[in-house]
Amino acid sequence: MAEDATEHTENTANAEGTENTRTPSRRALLGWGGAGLALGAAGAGGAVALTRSGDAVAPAGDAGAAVPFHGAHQAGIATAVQDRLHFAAFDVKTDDREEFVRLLKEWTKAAARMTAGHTVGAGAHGGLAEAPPDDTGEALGLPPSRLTLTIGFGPSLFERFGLSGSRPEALVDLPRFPGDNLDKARSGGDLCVQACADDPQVAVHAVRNLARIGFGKVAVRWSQLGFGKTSSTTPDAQTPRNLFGFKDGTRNVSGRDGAALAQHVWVGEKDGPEWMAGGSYLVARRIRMNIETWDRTSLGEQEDVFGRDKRVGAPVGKAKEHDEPFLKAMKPDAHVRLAHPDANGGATILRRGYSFTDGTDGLGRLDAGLFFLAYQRDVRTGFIPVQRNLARSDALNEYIQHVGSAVFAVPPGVRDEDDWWGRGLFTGKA
Ligand SMILES: C=CC1=C(C)c2cc3[nH]c(cc4nc(cc5[nH]c(cc1n2)c(C)c5CCC(=O)O)C(CCC(=O)O)=C4C)c(C)c3C=C
Ligand SMILES: [Fe+2]
Repeated sequence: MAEDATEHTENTANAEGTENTRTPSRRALLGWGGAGLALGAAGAGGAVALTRSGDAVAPAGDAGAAVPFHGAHQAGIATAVQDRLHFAAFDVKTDDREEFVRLLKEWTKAAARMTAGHTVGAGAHGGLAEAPPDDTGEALGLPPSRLTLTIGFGPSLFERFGLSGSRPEALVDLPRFPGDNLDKARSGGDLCVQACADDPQVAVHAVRNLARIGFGKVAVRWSQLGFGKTSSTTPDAQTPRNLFGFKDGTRNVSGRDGAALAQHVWVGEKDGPEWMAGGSYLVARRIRMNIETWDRTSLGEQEDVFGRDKRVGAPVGKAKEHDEPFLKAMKPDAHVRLAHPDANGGATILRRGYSFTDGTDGLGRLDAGLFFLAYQRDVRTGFIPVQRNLARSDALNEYIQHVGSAVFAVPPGVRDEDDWWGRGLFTGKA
């Protein structure tokens, strides 16, 4: 960790141009009423704010750069997929609506700061020695790393706080699909936060600090670390490979294709409910991949399973990765043939998944797979028809198993410093 280098540089001005002072935090002045108290002043650009890195934000386009937090849509959906993921689902522990709203406001401020490369609140040190610092400190010295924080609300949240009338029709509970072997401990959640960054420490720091701010009001239900993005939203960049060694994400919604995003990903103004306009719906599936079985499967069979070649990722009968697939040339149970929009009434989703390995399964095999994340305008016309088709007859099913599942309504973006995550839902004003 580069804290020393940062802390002792000559120029300790932060990105806001204020000096990197050791002023006590507002929380220190107010007493120990909770970590969130300090966020209001510092998050609003107060003079006590310290930069996380203590030096300038990396230039745009750099892997260390900052992704703007404010906008019509939340970042982390159309954003060029970062290298690493820390995804966390939370259970709400409070029945007090006002307390929960305060938390959402505190989270928003902390998220805006962390994505800009700053510490939470008044920072990781410099406050009163008798109190825990506002920020946990492990990201000191690290650049913003294109961190994005994306919040989602699960179906069970709408059973609380008198919100049942605000639940979007498109936020359906997922049906049980053939072959599902879902672990309740890795499924569901009232809330989720998707943290994506080019540095795993930055993503983990962000989730940890949000969980810390939420202590007593929310609790982590399950979480998933991911590496090696398995889809990209930048079709002109090199397509990443999944743990089966195949290029994954060749045909995906491009984050720069405004028309496709409007058609398939963003909730439209007329879709309803009003508070979701500009938002999206997220399906998360933890998919175990039996890599040991796969590794003993012939190359020909592997290529038949996907309907694409392993070397360049070209569809059957074609030479180049981005050649238009001719579905009838593929085996009837080929994954690509069954997942393609033409086989599913046009259903199109934006995939944003990551590979994972989480130790062993206790039977001498790696607990490895794909943490599948898909964004869409409506779950009923997005993930569900595609997964129904795949669950029925995909050749890939011999090698994978869905072991975790969750669905979330992802509200629109936070417009400016006065706005906050979920404002439309909780105030009834778009
Ligand atoms: C319900 C949706 C999907 C699940 C679940 C899913 C799991 C899954 N996929 C791969 C590997 C590949 N998928 C590819 C293409 C592809 N997959 C889906 C949907 C789901 N995949 C779609 C919509 C598509 C695109 C179809 C098209 O339009 O042609 C590919 C090929 C390359 C690509 O286009 O991305 C691979 C490889 C795995 C390993 C997996 C579960 C572990
Ligand atoms: Fe797929």
